[in-house]
Amino acid sequence: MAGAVAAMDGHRNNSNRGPRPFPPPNRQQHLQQQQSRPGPSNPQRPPLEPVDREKTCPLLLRVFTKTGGHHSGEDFAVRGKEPRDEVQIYTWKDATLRELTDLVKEVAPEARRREAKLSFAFVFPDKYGRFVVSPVGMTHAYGNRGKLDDGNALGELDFQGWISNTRNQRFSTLNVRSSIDSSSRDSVRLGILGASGYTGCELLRLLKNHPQFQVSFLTADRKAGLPVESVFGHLVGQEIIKGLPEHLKIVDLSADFRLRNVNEYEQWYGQPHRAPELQKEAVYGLTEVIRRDIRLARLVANPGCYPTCTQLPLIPLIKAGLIKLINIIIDAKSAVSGAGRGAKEANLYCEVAESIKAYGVTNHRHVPEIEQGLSDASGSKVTISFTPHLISMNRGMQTDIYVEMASGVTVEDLRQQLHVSYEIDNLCKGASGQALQNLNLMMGLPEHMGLLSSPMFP
Ligand SMILES: NC(=O)C1=CN([C@@H]2O[C@H](COP(=O)(O)OP(=O)(O)OC[C@H]3O[C@@H](n4cnc5c(N)ncnc54)[C@H](OP(=O)(O)O)[C@@H]3O)[C@@H](O)[C@H]2O)C=CC1
Ligand SMILES: CC(=O)N[C@@H](CCC(=O)OP(=O)(O)O)C(=O)O
Repeated sequence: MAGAVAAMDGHRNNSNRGPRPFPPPNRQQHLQQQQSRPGPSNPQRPPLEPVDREKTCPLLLRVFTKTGGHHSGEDFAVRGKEPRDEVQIYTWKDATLRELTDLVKEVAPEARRREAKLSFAFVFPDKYGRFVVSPVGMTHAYGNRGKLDDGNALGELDFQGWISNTRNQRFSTLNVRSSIDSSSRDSVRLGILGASGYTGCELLRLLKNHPQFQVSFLTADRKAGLPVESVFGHLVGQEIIKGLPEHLKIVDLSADFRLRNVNEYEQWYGQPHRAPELQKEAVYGLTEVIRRDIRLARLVANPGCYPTCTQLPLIPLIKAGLIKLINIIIDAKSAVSGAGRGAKEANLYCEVAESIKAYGVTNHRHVPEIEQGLSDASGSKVTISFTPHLISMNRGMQTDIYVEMASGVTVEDLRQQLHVSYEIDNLCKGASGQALQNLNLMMGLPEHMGLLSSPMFP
């Protein structure tokens, strides 16, 4: 968990949630600050390497403020029920307590009092999973009362160390693997979270030849090989996205923002939605169906692979009134890469080679997503029968859909309606290709820019 608490003298009633971007100073100024800073608190430790803030992805720090003392570890015991007075700050591990003090002062009136003294502590789970609050230093609100621990940086205070302790505990960590500076000033800089997975890899492949987009940073977890410069500790995807600066345009490949109804999300995904307010803003990114809204969107929820290959053929037929809205049966098959790159027993060679097997029968989480889209198209509630299967292929999918035609409609009518043929696979149109198609629209670029390369074969 990338968290810290700041306790202040005096009273407070301020509540401030939501992310606060912490803009990088220019490099020269930053290096000067580094040089004039007092040495590390622990003389054994080598001095902290200055972070180039223009090229290094920041980490998200959650700061919980309290007047008159620190929170206790128990205040953090229940995920999602952390203390309310929170400010989220983008910063780097060379940020000093002085810098954090000035940021806390911006949001907490008590911290701006002349006499105020701030005490900082890190919050982290111990090896039994119990949260510990460990004081790390003090500052005066105004530096003229004598320096305390003002010059100590997060990285010098073992911030890095305890973050890695959170791995495999309650919170997962997200480590920035590398930082690649964009050389072209004109191009739009992109970051890919989860770049070492299958969809990330496919996005990188597509972006390599895109004339307008330049990849600026990549993140990974186990594959994070270079020094860890950024940690979005404790965060689930919705929180990562909630914490990103507001000027960023985001295409989220996960299912986090696809279902408009957050109760339905909780029911199908078995966990509370962590950013319901953002859900209202998200635009469902089925490009061919909702192009206009995608152009204006800041946050696009990229559809799942099965919902993409099911809705694209059905929606035009529904809108044209060519099929009945009952007894829609979807028999879908996906290649194994649809399950992602992580090792899972169900995806071992021996489990999938030379076989086909149904899974998620009657309860696959794409059902509500598909029903939402079909209901929108028809203007009334549509339900489906959906059975996905895993087949012994690397990439690709096939969906056989059985429908009842409306009275007087012929097969040729359906064929005509579908004269635009869709070529869909799980990774490209079903995920990364559609994400890029959406991003092109969001950036006002031609929809197919970077997507016109020959299809993959085999
Ligand atoms: N595969 C597909 O066909 C489709 C996938 N999707 C969706 O796209 C998203 C990505 O899927 P896919 O690429 O297949 O998944 P993969 O399992 O192949 O990759 C997951 C990526 O996320 C990183 N990661 C995993 N856990 C963490 C963590 N706790 N902190 C930081 N990084 C982490 C992994 O890093 P590392 O490699 O270092 O572990 C890896 O880069 C998912 O939401 C999926 O549901 C949507 C449509 C189709
Ligand atoms: C073969 C396989 O396992 N496929 C995945 C679907 C991939 C996808 O679209 O996942 P999201 O909805 O999570 O983005 C599954 O059935 O769960």
